[in-house]
Amino acid sequence: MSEKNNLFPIFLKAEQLKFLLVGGGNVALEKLEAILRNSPSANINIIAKEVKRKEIIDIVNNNPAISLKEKSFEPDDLQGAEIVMMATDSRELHIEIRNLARQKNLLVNVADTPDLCDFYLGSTVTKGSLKIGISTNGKSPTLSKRMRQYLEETIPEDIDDLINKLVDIRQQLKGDFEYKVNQLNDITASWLDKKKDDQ
Ligand SMILES: C[C@@]1(CC(=O)O)c2cc3[nH]c(cc4nc(cc5[nH]c(cc(n2)[C@H]1CCC(=O)O)[C@@](C)(CC(=O)O)[C@@H]5CCC(=O)O)C(CC(=O)O)=C4CCC(=O)O)c(CCC(=O)O)c3CC(=O)O
Ligand SMILES: NC(=O)C1=CN([C@@H]2O[C@H](COP(=O)(O)OP(=O)(O)OC[C@H]3O[C@@H](n4cnc5c(N)ncnc54)[C@H](O)[C@@H]3O)[C@@H](O)[C@H]2O)C=CC1
Repeated sequence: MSEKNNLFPIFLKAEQLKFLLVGGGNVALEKLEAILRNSPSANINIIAKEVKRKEIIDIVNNNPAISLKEKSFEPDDLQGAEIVMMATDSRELHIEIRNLARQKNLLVNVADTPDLCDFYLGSTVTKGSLKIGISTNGKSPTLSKRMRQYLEETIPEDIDDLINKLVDIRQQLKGDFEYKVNQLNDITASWLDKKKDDQ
């Protein structure tokens, strides 16, 4: 019997939240890039005993919403944080921070340690206003990456035009909510039928 993915996906407004990222090495840089790829104005405080990747310094210098303190983690660093991501080379430190963070009801992601995570990062496909998040339940990031590449190639670049057309149509429709829902469903149902005809 195959296992079902029970993770609940949400799309965060990262510029309205305060992220704390602990660590300044390879994995911290990967996490930082993953956040910024999706949310270039994300609000992130970085705490790192020693920054080992100079790209992190460049990112901090070019992003007013990102700050860096080069020092060891202290419990006070959790002050004001809403989401905590850990990417140091110390599992003991990760467990300590996770416990402190959970006492404050903060959500945590711990690099390399799915069992300590409250949430995972996913692969994401973004085309204009459309965003698709991909998860394999933490089992195979490589499959997530390949699915992303497949969808990036398959979904048309002009999908945003389609979304904007629907926004226009929705605004022009006169009638109550139910009428609009029915009309929008009818219009878009024909797109799927057309696809079937093409095959
Ligand atoms: C659980 C999760 C937790 C989290 O990080 O949130 C996690 C955990 C781990 N990753 C590991 C390794 C790799 N991670 C990647 C890549 C990505 N990893 C991402 C997410 C996640 N990784 C979460 C689950 C996502 C899901 O459910 O599918 C992506 C999707 C998003 C992102 O991070 O941006 C991003 C693809 C971005 C893209 O390109 O689209 C590659 C592939 C590559 O780089 O080519 C490898 C090497 C191959 C391999 O080892 O599989 C290891 C083993 C470390 C070790 O043992 O050495 C663990 C720990 C473990 O599994 O125990
Ligand atoms: N490099 C990679 O792609 C992979 C790494 N890993 C594992 O992930 C972990 C992290 O890897 P890397 O980022 O490559 O390590 P790294 O050595 O490049 O970075 C670790 C960072 O944590 C910081 N740090 C350590 N103690 C700290 C403290 N008390 N307070 C604040 N910052 C502290 C260090 O100063 C450094 O910036 C390691 O356990 C590694 O084995 C696993 C798979 C792949």
